[in-house]
Amino acid sequence: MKIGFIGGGQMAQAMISGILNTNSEQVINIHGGSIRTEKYAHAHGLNYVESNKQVALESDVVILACLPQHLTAVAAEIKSVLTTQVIISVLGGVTLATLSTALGDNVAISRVLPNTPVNVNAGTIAYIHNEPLLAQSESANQVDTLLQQLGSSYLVSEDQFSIFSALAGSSPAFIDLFIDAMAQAGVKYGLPKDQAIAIVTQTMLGTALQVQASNQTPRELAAAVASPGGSTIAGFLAMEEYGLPTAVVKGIDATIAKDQAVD
Ligand SMILES: NC(=O)C1=CN([C@@H]2O[C@H](COP(=O)(O)OP(=O)(O)OC[C@H]3O[C@@H](n4cnc5c(N)ncnc54)[C@H](O)[C@@H]3O)[C@@H](O)[C@H]2O)C=CC1
Ligand SMILES: O=C(O)[C@@H]1CCC=N1
Repeated sequence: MKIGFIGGGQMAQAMISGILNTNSEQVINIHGGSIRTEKYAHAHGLNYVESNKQVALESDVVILACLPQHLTAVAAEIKSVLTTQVIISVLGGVTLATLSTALGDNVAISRVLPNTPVNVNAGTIAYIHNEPLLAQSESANQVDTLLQQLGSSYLVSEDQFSIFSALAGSSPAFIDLFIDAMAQAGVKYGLPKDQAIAIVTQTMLGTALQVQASNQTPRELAAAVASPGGSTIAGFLAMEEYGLPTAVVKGIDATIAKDQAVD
């Protein structure tokens, strides 16, 4: 199966890393309309082709990884050569109906919302296939297998894509913000920044594994950390007082509102 990328930015590069981690021999065609993408392609042994149309012609699975505002122009370029190819769109906020209108009603399309940890095959990925793709079970299975290689994938109804996008697609940025804030506090008290980041990151990994393995809620697990009269409850209450939970929910509100305004 030949895979093609239209767009060679952050998400394309994260997916390509994950794909090559699984199979370093995978043929990947790419066009990104910029010298940066061409340089990236050459540095990673990808097949940089001259146009988006050429990506579509030479690939079995075409991953649309440009920005949502590029869809109309890209669709106009590739529509005439779409026959048996499967399209995977990672365009945030763009529905299957819009994709079908742009690319053709009979084109097999999967709407996918990955996140950047796909680069280490630890992504959290939403997907939904359109009717033409569902009618080709072998192609749908190929897409499912590709996504499973990149992380944990979830079949999500389209009306829940925005909330999924906020909690998984965007949240690596929010979690990075939290890691950085904790590490800054470590620096304030004398730790080197890289050591502080390593400590916080390992603690976050351990806590995430613990939440996954436990029957208790995160609130209950937090209560187990906070010894009566101890230091944790003092820090926990100060974080609540300064609005951490409210700030997080407000951030998710803004993320969802922006995603819903795309299409
Ligand atoms: N960055 C992320 O964590 C996530 C991004 N996405 C989606 O992935 C898509 C790409 O986002 P990023 O990689 O973050 O943006 P980016 O700005 O890093 O990449 C966009 C790419 O599109 C290319 N491009 C621009 N015009 C083009 C054209 N006419 N034909 C072909 N390529 C063209 C650019 O050269 C660039 O390589 C967006 O639709 C976004 O919603 C979805 C989930 C997560
Ligand atoms: O920021 C964005 O629009 C994309 C969608 C989810 C993550 N990145």
